[in-house]
Order: sequence, then C-alpha cells, then structure tokens
Amino acid sequence: MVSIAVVYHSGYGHTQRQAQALADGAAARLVAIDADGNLPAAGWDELAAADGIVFGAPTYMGGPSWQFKRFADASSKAWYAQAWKDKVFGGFTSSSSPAGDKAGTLDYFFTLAMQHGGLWVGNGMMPSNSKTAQREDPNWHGLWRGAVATTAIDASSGEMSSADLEMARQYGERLAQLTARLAR
Ligand SMILES: Cc1cc2nc3c(=O)[nH]c(=O)nc-3n(C[C@H](O)[C@H](O)[C@H](O)COP(=O)(O)O)c2cc1C
Repeated sequence: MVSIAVVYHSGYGHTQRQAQALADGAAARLVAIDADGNLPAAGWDELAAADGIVFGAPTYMGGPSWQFKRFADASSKAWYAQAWKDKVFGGFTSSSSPAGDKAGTLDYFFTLAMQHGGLWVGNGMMPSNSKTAQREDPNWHGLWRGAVATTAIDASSGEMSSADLEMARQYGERLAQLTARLAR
C-alpha cells in the first residue's frame, strides 16, 4: 500500500473539498496548511515519509495563495536534503473563472515538484469538448496538468460542481495507481 500526502491551503473551503475528494480517490492523508502558512506539527514528517505528494491551493491573482508559497519556500530545507527526490507529484487548484489563470498555479506546482526531483503525473482524462458537452461532464475544462475546479465567486464550497469533485477523485485514484506501479 503506497502512501500519498495531500498538502494544501484553502481560504474559504473550496480547495478543501477538492483536497478531500482527491484524498478519497487516493486513500491519501490530508496535510492542511493553516492561515499563517504553517503545517501541523507532524506535517513535514508525513511529507518525508510519503511515496507521493500532491500540492493544492486556490488560485489567487493568477498563482497559489501566499500561504502555499510560504510552505513552498519552507520546503527548501527538504530540497537541501533531497528528501523528496523521486517521489510522485501532482497538483490541483480552485478558482472562480473557468480559465482564471489557474494554469499559473498548476505550472508553479509543477516547477516546485521538478525542483524537488519528482515525477509529475497529469490527469490522463479525455476532455469534454464536443457540441453536446456539458459543464457537468468530467474534464469539461479540457486541462491535463492536474485537477481543477471552477465555482462562481458568490457560491459557497457546498455549491461546487460534482464533476469537478469527481475529477479530483479520479485524479487521486490515478496518482495512487501510478505510485503503486512505480513502487513494485
Ligand atoms: C485574493 C483573491 C484572489 C483571487 N484571484 C483569482 C484569480 O486570479 N482567478 C480566479 O479565477 N479566481 C480568483 N479568485 C477566486 C478564488 O480563486 C475562488 O473563490 C476559489 O474557489 C477560492 O478557493 P478557497 O475557498 O479554497 O480559498 C480570487 C479570490 C481571492 C480571495
């Protein structure tokens, strides 16, 4: 059984629901970054012990929230020790606009994973982009770098799209399966 850790920040609960859906799919542990950008006491040890690490943050002003960036800067200690080398990595983000410059957040996660010497996993999902496509279809965004969710700026986390949460769950499953294949 491989161990996956989902390390994420959420300001208003949307990214938290995505994190939970992904963790359900991957049978992963959640490591929440708090409002000050800090991990819980055992957080760094959990990340060091995991076979795979998944980054999550809301997209704020075209990139991850500052709390996630504070965590990322603090991960330079793990980088010096090459503690996360050869782990599997993935990422997810939530924003209010369908494009919303989410890609900036996912690209940042990818760069961070590469700096740590990791292996990036995309979602591997077919897009829903035909004339009959619906917003409740899986991967209606047509994006492959990770998992994404779009929720209207005035909608609560309880009103999130079930397709977006399902995307996170399926992505979690894929991350766990590929991590297990590498561990063989
Ligand atoms: C400071 C701030 C900046 C934001 N910037 C963006 C943005 O660049 N693109 C976008 O689509 N939504 C943006 N949003 C909306 C959030 O990404 C969206 O509400 C997201 O679902 C919040 O996730 P959370 O509840 O996990 O914090 C922004 C929200 C805040 C508070």
